[in-house]
Amino acid sequence: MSIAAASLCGRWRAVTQTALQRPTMRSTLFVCVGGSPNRMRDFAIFIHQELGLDGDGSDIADICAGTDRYSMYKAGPVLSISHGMGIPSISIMLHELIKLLHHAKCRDVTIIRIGTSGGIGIEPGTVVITDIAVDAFFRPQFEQVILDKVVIRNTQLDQKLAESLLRCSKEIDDFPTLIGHTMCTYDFYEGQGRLDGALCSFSKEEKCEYLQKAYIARVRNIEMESSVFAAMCHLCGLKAAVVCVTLLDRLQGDQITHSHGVLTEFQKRPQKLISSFIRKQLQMCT
Ligand SMILES: O=P(O)(O)O[C@@H]1C[C@H](O)[C@@H](CO)O1
Ligand SMILES: O=c1cc[nH]c(=O)[nH]1
Repeated sequence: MSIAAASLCGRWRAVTQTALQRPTMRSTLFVCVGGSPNRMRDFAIFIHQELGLDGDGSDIADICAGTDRYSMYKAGPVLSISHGMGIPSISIMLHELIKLLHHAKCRDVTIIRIGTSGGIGIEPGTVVITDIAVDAFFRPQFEQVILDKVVIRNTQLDQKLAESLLRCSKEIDDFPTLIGHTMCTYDFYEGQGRLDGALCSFSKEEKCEYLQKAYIARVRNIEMESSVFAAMCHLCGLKAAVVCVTLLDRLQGDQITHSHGVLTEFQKRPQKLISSFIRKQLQMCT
């Protein structure tokens, strides 16, 4: 176990077990992860309020304050954790988290990535629930290099969970949501076919052809963590989902042009859906 994980373990076990022992709740644990520490803090406060926990949640503490690599907050049976950007960053956090879940003897854990993404051929603001993560060649797999070998891992997400989330989304007004493939890339610019990075080695026509091919391969959004997230959760037997809002339609352009207010509302959509889902699971819905 790494030093970061070891130093967290005792404290984490204490807080988690307290949550699990709450008589009003089932012994279910929800772990929600997303890129930005601020967004995951906001989510922790939001879910604290949605679950009707004591106080307004604004004094919530970062359990991982000892390191600035990621933040972790706990609201009742929900852990809210940031993972930074990209596959290497989320993969380190997941290794440490999964060890913590194991040592804390957690059972019935549902883990959901709530993030942002670029859409393909769908209205910005649409929430995409991933059925399977694909790589930049549209292959449903994650390649993990181990020693000098490439190990291919399955990137299937939990189908029943995806369908439950879709059903839940239908109960929220004006909430465009669909299930589709998510393409996971190693880069935001050239890796996602953007023409507006510091480097660009292809034409607008080549970019459009690539994104059209992705659409035909049933890719509906692009982000940077889903493949390793799906692969690790699948191997460790964790029920997992990826729920990302689309900030733009990549068939229309590369730049995110909506106002700050609109983007803030978009980013709240996965949080709103997951809050409604968690409340339902805890049988708190009226
Ligand atoms: O969870 P977030 O919204 O941070 O995820 C996406 C994918 C990349 O990490 C990042 C790129 O802007 O946003
Ligand atoms: O286009 C986008 C938007 C958010 N995140 C991505 O990875 N790509």
